[in-house]
Amino acid sequence: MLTVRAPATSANLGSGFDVFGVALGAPADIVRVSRATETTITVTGTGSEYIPEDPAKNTVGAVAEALDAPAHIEIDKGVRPSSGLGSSAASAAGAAVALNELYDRGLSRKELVPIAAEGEAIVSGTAHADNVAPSLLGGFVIVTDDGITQVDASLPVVVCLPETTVSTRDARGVVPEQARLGDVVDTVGHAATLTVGMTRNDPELVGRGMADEIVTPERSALIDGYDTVREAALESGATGVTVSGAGPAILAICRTESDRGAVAGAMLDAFDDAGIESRAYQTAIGEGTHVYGDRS
Ligand SMILES: Nc1ncnc2c1ncn2[C@@H]1O[C@H](COP(=O)(O)OP(=O)(O)OP(=O)(O)O)[C@@H](O)[C@H]1O
Ligand SMILES: N[C@@H](CCO)C(=O)O
Repeated sequence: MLTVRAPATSANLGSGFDVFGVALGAPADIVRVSRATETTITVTGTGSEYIPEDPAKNTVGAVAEALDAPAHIEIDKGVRPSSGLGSSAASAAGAAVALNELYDRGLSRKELVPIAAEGEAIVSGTAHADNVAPSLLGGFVIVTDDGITQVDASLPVVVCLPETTVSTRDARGVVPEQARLGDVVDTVGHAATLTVGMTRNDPELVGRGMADEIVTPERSALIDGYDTVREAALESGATGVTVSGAGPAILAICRTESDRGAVAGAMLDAFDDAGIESRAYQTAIGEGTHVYGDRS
């Protein structure tokens, strides 16, 4: 048996739709694997009742197949499905790391990215890697067709998750097919600002660089209470606020760890005022999947 902890992630960061992602310190999935002649899956934890145990329908089943590594895979979900926190990707990244170790496949974390992304294709229709890559590598990750660039960024953040769900498939349906050149120019500037901010761990640059007028306005309309929650976080000291992944989680960048309490409280209160229950994670951009159980 081998056990790993695979972190939640926040994709897009506003200006980097389908390109940027960060690993979060919390929440996380715990994935345990043991060798078997055919793959079986059990799922416990948050939202497990909505997650199929059929290997053909669970992201980890595709990973086991891609690595030719049949196993019994136990997933203890800490990342709620359809949250915008890369729930399906956390399991896929965890399974990729665990099975790579269990079967001595010898692949690097970067080489595991396309394998873990196979799992994402099962749930969202495309093998996008902007969640699996940061869950595998940690920090801030830029995913393009040409490859993956990773920076060990570390910044305090708050992620507020309402008790509502948005499926990635639905949220991809509202993304505009075309954009005005002026908006594209602004977004390139914001994405560049954010990237420099990540290399400097500068919350002002990262917060400013999350602005986006192309995808985020359409996505945020799917999240009840978004505008008031965003406003409340900014008034409480967040440097930037945007939709996390496909939503409904909302990501706020903070200047210091001690700012997180006020930002989290303001976001929770604003959701509460809108009649929506929510929970807040006071966390940070953090490390990737961690192996912490030896083979036994
Ligand atoms: N191991 C898994 N963990 C979580 N969800 C899974 C898993 N395998 C399959 N699924 C399915 O994936 C869907 C959730 O994935 P989805 O991409 O919509 O949300 P997400 O992973 O939380 O968020 P996002 O990609 O927006 O950050 C659910 O329908 C769920 O049943
Ligand atoms: N980039 C993807 C990530 C989904 O978490 C999207 O926003 O649709």
